[in-house]
This record gives sequence, structure tokens and C-alpha cells, in this order.
Amino acid sequence: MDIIFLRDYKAKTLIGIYPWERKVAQTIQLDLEIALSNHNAGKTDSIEDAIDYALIVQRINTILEKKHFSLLEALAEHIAQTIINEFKSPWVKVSIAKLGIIRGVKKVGVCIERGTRVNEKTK
Ligand SMILES: Nc1nc2c(c(=O)[nH]1)N=C([C@H](O)[C@@H](O)CO)CN2
Repeated sequence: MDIIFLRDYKAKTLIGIYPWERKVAQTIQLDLEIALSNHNAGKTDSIEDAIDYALIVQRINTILEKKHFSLLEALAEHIAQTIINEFKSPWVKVSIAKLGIIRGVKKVGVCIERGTRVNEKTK
């Protein structure tokens, strides 16, 4: 399975269960793995056969600006469904962490997988 990954993607958004978190934007760190539905991009060298990762970053930035969730779980779910539905990826893994929000903990967050991994060997 071919995968596009984005690591250590940091962005600000309003997120959290407490009233102050509705007013003060926090930095979150995203790590994404996005499966490709076809394996042709390496052969054709054409962006038409790939998922354009720049468009994914643009789309996630819009989500972070416009939508405000209480839970990291809800943001991760929204991002996962957006990538599957709009970019036609068969499988995604979305990790989202808050940085330094809990004393003594460097990062805390969630990691979800959605969709189906396509393994050539088991086809
Ligand atoms: N499972 C979760 N637990 C908590 C979350 C969350 O998003 N998922 N969020 C908070 C607060 O917003 C926290 O980030 C501030 O201390 C607490 N627990």
C-alpha cells in the first residue's frame, strides 16, 4: 500500500472542553498517514494519479480555522472522514496531540484509523 505521510504538522485552533479553550487558540500537532487508492503515480509521474498533499494541508487549515471541537477525538474523526470522502483515500491514520497542556506531560492526544488498508499480498 502506498502512503502519503505528514509529520509534526503544527497549527493553531480553538479546541477543548473548558470555556477558556473556546477563546484561546492552542497549538496542536498532527501526524497523518493517508493511503492511496492507486499505485500509478510513481510510474506515470502525474499528479492526476496522486493525492496532492498540498491540497490536504490547505483543507485541514480551513477545518482548523472554521470548525471548533471540544474533543481531540471529534477533530480527528472530522479530518479522517474529510480525507476519505473528499480525497478518495481508502484508509487514513490521524494522530492529534496537544503540547504541554498537562503538567509533566510533553504531548497528549489521540490516534485513530479509519477505512480499509489494502494489502496487495492478501488480495
Ligand atoms: N479524551 C479526551 N480527554 C480530554 C480532552 C480530549 O480532547 N479528549 N480534552 C481535555 C481538555 O480540553 C484539556 O485539553 C485541557 O486540559 C481534557 N480531557
